[in-house]
Amino acid sequence: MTNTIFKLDSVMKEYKTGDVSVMALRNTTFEIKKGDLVVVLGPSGSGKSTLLNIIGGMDLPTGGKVIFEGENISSYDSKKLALFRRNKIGFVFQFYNLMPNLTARENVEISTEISKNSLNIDEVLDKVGLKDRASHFPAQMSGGEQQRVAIARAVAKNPDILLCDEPTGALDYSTGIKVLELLKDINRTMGKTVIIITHNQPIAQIADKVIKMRSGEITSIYDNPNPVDPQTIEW
Ligand SMILES: Nc1ncnc2c1ncn2[C@@H]1O[C@H](COP(=O)(O)OP(=O)(O)OP(=O)(O)O)[C@@H](O)[C@H]1O
Repeated sequence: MTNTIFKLDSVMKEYKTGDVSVMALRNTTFEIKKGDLVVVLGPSGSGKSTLLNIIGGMDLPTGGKVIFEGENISSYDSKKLALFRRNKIGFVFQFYNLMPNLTARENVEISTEISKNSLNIDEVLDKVGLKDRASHFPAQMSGGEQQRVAIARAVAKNPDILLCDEPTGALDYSTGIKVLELLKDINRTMGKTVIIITHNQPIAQIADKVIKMRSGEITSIYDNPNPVDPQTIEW
């Protein structure tokens, strides 16, 4: 019995546009343990979004294997990949990507409707501290509140993994810290595996595992024996 949730084995991604080829990921190999909070750290252009798209089942690698709970998702057809995205992954994006014409509650509700194992919407809104804002539209909320709605939307469908792309990138420092605290709380209390992709180095201090990337390659992977409370980090 293994507690590995993701295993990437020599994953490659080559983009070809006409005669031009870009190797966005080379020989990417690592494992992620169930329940870990992982930070993938790298500068712009290092391949973070490419990696996120591949882990999240939005794109396929051009080489290597992506094993999720023992199954090679890189051999899935588009229908199986869609089910994988729906049921296994909750996405959190830098700019929230909420539906502007839906309230906070409705934004969460639509994600629960497409998954088979969803949680109670009001309990999740309560968990992210937005019980009183359920009937507000995105334009009536601050950036931090909108990101909480986005996190609630990702959590409510009860995925195994929360995949977060620069979740604090559009927020001021103290709001960003609060969002990290919420992600850490969801990781610790709900047992969700959380993967945060960022260029913001201090965020690595909150992780159980850090994966550093540069120019499409992993430059280091290490376990952090003493992950800190987001309150204590500064940038
Ligand atoms: N669809 C695509 N077609 C061609 N090249 C691409 C494509 N997507 C990404 N690339 C290239 O692959 C490399 C890695 O890009 P990627 O977006 O994964 O990096 P990143 O670390 O997420 O950067 P950023 O933080 O700026 O978003 C870059 O050189 C980029 O130009």
